[in-house]
Amino acid sequence: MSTRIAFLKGHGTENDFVIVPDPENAVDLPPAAVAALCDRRAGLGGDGLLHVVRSAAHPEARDMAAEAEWFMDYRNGDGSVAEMCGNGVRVFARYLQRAGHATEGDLAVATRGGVKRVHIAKGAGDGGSAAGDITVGMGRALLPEGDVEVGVGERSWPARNVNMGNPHAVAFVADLDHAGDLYTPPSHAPAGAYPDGVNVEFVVDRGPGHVAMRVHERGSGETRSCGTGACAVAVAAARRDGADPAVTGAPATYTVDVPGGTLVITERPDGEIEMTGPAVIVAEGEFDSAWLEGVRA
Ligand SMILES: N[C@@H](CCC[C@H](N)C(=O)O)C(=O)O
Repeated sequence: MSTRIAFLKGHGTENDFVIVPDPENAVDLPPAAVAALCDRRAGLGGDGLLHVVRSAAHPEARDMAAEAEWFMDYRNGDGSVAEMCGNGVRVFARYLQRAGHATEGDLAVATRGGVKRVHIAKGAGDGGSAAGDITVGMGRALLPEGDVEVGVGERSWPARNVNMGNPHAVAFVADLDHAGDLYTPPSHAPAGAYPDGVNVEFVVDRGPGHVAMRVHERGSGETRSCGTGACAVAVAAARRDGADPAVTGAPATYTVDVPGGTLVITERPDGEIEMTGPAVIVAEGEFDSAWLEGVRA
């Protein structure tokens, strides 16, 4: 018997997500179903999917349940699983606020990258769909040793390997257009540097503490924003600029323009990184479980 499955659509700086609230983890979402839901022509459309599950009801999150009631079961648009999504966790928090599971202020969210601390700023009062920025404690960046290089067509650039829970290669370029159309993933070298694939950021300077980026995301293609990517870019820029907070003892703040908006990233002397930006719910509806069954078949 077919049933109706609730969904919402939301975005953070135009990194957009299908949101599937499923507190008891009752909706089966194999990779093909996620890819079908994220399909922009035959599905609902999104760079990724946020499966909203109570931590206690998900085998990957049970041990975080005492600290964080809700688990962000994040999937890329192609159905693959990723460790973390920085824009996703803000949109996830916005959904919890709208659904009455959270209020303005502090909140803990379980992710595959561990428990993230979120702060929902006081907004103008639009029912919790878009008001006020959301700040996420993104944890510390890891900077694996070793040179990496990324390439598009005939061009290649040295890149910084930055891990924000998920893998990134950050390349400073002369012109964002040099990254081309990004319809296919940029190449990277050495071949073994990213055994699980990589998100690639192309960065230009806009001014002191101010950069702009484009990104090709593992599992999603070029997107209009990537939160973990913006953090990786801010860390790479701070190291390049001699502004490593662990060395200077002062926080480093970068404004990161993405095609879909602006994120503000601060790295503290203890290495903890905070990201602030908008999160918006734009629609909600239902789809028929029979459609999803057809996709799985
Ligand atoms: N857009 C996200 C990152 C999503 C995961 C990424 N595609 C990966 O596979 O690592 C963000 O905002 O961080």
